[in-house]
Amino acid sequence: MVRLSGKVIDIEYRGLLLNRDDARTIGVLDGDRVEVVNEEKKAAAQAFVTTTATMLPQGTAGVYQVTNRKLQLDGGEAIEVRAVGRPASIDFIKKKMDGGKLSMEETQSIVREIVDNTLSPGEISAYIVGTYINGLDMDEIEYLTRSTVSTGEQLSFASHPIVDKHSIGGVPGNKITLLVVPIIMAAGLKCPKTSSRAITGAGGTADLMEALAPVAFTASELQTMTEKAGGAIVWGGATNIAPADDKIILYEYPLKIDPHGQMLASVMAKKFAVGADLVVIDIPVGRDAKVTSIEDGRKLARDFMELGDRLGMKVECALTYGETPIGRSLGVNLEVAEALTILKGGTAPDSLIQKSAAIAGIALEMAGKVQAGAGTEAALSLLSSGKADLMMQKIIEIQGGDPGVKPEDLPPGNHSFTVNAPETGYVVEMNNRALITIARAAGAPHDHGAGLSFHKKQGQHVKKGEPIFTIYADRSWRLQKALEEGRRLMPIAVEGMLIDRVPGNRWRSPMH
Ligand SMILES: O=P(O)(O)OC[C@H]1O[C@H](OP(=O)(O)O)[C@H](O)[C@@H]1O
Ligand SMILES: Nc1ccnc(=O)[nH]1
Repeated sequence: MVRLSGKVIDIEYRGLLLNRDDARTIGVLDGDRVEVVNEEKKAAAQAFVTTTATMLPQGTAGVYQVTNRKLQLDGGEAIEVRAVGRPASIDFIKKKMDGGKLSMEETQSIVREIVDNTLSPGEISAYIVGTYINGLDMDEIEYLTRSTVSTGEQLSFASHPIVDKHSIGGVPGNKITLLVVPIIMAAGLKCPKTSSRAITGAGGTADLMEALAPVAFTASELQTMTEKAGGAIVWGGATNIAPADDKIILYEYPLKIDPHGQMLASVMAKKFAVGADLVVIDIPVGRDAKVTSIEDGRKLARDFMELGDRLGMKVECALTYGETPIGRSLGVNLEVAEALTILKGGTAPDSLIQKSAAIAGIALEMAGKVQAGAGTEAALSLLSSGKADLMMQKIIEIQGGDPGVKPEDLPPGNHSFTVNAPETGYVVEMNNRALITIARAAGAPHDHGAGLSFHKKQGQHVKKGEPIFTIYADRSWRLQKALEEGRRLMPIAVEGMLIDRVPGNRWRSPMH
């Protein structure tokens, strides 16, 4: 153990910054692991070694904010630092990379070491890629789900049922949670919804909800809000419910991957931890979606139901149309404005209303609020009567936003470019992945004004020169980037009905 003076570095990062001479005394190189002790508080951390002694003189160690949450230093206290060996879970990660089956204990060790920041970003990525390449069987998925739950906090409600929904994602513009949760609540059911930020897309539900109200709450705040208002829509990453999940998603996002077993555990751990009894899962199926065939969708649905059985939750799945974006927009403000327009009874695209009502309807039927087969109609009437809108206002208010917010308060970015049809014909293809890439290039989900708005959708007729879609951005250089991606990817194809014109002999007037 080497005693050093702890200096708090006000940067939201994890690790311990060491002077080169102290690192030598402790016996660590840049990137090695250390244990840091402040009286009875301990943290595992990665050591970073600096040679700039003026910034960090010998005898002082810099503690980044994430690590300091465990140590709770004010600055200047004496800390003890010692080198520690390689974490146990690296061998288990290697086992998964080699195609082995992980036990409950091995999975628990990996998850625990992800949560307490023992594993480095590279090691977490290796684990995710190992599960991406070699898969997880149902036992391993159950272990991962249980480990994700047990390393976080859980809610416990006095009254039941607790109803929840989740989409596996993978289809752009899928803002249905902003409609489904208020509909479920309007039927008198409790729904403590936690969502992730974007994983493979350009805006997850947590990103969207953040345009309306804060989304970072603790588990007990989520419980209280649900008891008072009937529900809430919060970011799972801030709740300490399933904390491993958000740390894993962080490394999936840049790779745009969501491995099958990770996805099941990510979704179901959050449902289990909030105490859900009844769960509806939306599985979009489409060429560019996470699930590409109905058959694979059915298999995934069976996996969700089996995992639900093992955990004691009743799960129903809906295979939904995932070939084209849902509704007419993509990106934070555009999507939120679209959802609010529907809640407030404005005209809106059918696909979004129908999908939201169908998913909410399944929840109402499962909870016995309506008879089997009557769910969609009941959901539609809770929407058109304005009852769902009142519930959305309640959610926004209890989370600290302005319940009087209107769609116009969520404008798209100031920089825009409209793409017109090069030919007269039908919109024959919308490439979801390309649309997401363009929206991300425009700044979504970070820039709330960034995104795409569709004037035409697949199957519709468009005349040459008519607008097909508009790209919006908050910054002009972002718009340029999005346009470059647009030119490269050509995300929407328009084709005339004419496949080929076969010229005959030239007609000559008999007069000549
Ligand atoms: O970025 P991709 O992978 O498309 O999807 C991620 C989104 O899907 C789920 O939606 P919800 O919370 O059920 O609305 C997640 O929570 C997240 O918001
Ligand atoms: N992997 C995931 C997919 C969709 N939603 C989640 O929360 N997690």
